[in-house]
Amino acid sequence: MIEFESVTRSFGGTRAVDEVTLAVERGTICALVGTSGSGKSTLLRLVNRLLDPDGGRIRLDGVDIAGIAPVELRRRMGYVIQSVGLFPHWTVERNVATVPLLLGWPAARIAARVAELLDLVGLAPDVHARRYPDELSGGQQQRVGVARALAADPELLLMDEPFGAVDPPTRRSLQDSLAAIQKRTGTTIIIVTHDVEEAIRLGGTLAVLEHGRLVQTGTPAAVLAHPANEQVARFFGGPLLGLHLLQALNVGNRANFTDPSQVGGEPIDADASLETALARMIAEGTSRLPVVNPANGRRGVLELAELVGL
Ligand SMILES: Nc1ncnc2c1ncn2[C@@H]1O[C@H](COP(=O)(O)OP(=O)(O)OP(=O)(O)O)[C@@H](O)[C@H]1O
Repeated sequence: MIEFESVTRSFGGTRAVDEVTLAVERGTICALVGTSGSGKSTLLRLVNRLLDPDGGRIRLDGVDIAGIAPVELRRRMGYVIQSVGLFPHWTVERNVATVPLLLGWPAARIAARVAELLDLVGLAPDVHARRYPDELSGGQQQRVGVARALAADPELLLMDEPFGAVDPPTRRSLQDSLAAIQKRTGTTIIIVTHDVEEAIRLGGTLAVLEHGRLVQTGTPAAVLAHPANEQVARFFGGPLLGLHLLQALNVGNRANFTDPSQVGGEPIDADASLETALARMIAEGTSRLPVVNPANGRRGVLELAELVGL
């Protein structure tokens, strides 16, 4: 678990991070969101001691990180940034192996880990391992960046706008890969983003910053349903906030699993978003969809009236 306790960091006279108190539970994803300049990146850099706070404390599993050497701390944490930062003269496999090599892992263990990770992020090892970064697309480089950050099984993965530079479909595919990896590995992730959809898709918890202050935390559904103030509402879409709320809620939240009536068509997963369900209703010209819960096979029905919360 990572705990921020009244953490403050100023640059000149400006408080970039102002008395932030926040706990990120082990095995969860926390998305730091807020407008440009609200202090997201600064807060993230305080975690791996690229910066130190002027006030307050950050604890990793109860231990104040001020007492942990930055080099040791960074080996325990993956860090992914928008510009990726791959070493251009090293192959993909050498890049991914950076931290395991530093930690002195045996060669066979490193080779196995690199192949496993490339697979995990959707890059075929036999095709990509020997390539150099400039022989990859931007999206593939981002995948290598994620694989490298995960290489030594970090306790914590810090991500600063990791997918900012790729096109929207690639970005969604990277988000899906990351969510699947997180589910599998249980890594704790703190991700900085100013992309509302990314925050909703990935963030188990949102932490909303404004002028360095933490103004709201909660699940995407809770924050979108009850934004703390007008700025938060505006950040999450203003008049379009309701549409984003549909992204944050699942079909299973609104479907009726006791309805015995049979509805034809391809069932939608109970864990799909209500937005996906609405898109299907519009495309298919229907106000009812069959639903299946992939976890237990239960079937139900989603009605348009329930979807919009009537
Ligand atoms: N190294 C620095 N020197 C001086 N001021 C800085 C430095 N880093 C950040 N700041 C200032 O601190 C404030 C917060 O910046 P930060 O980069 O943390 O915001 P952010 O929310 O990540 O923004 P963005 O979404 O644009 O990346 C800004 O006013 C910024 O100008």
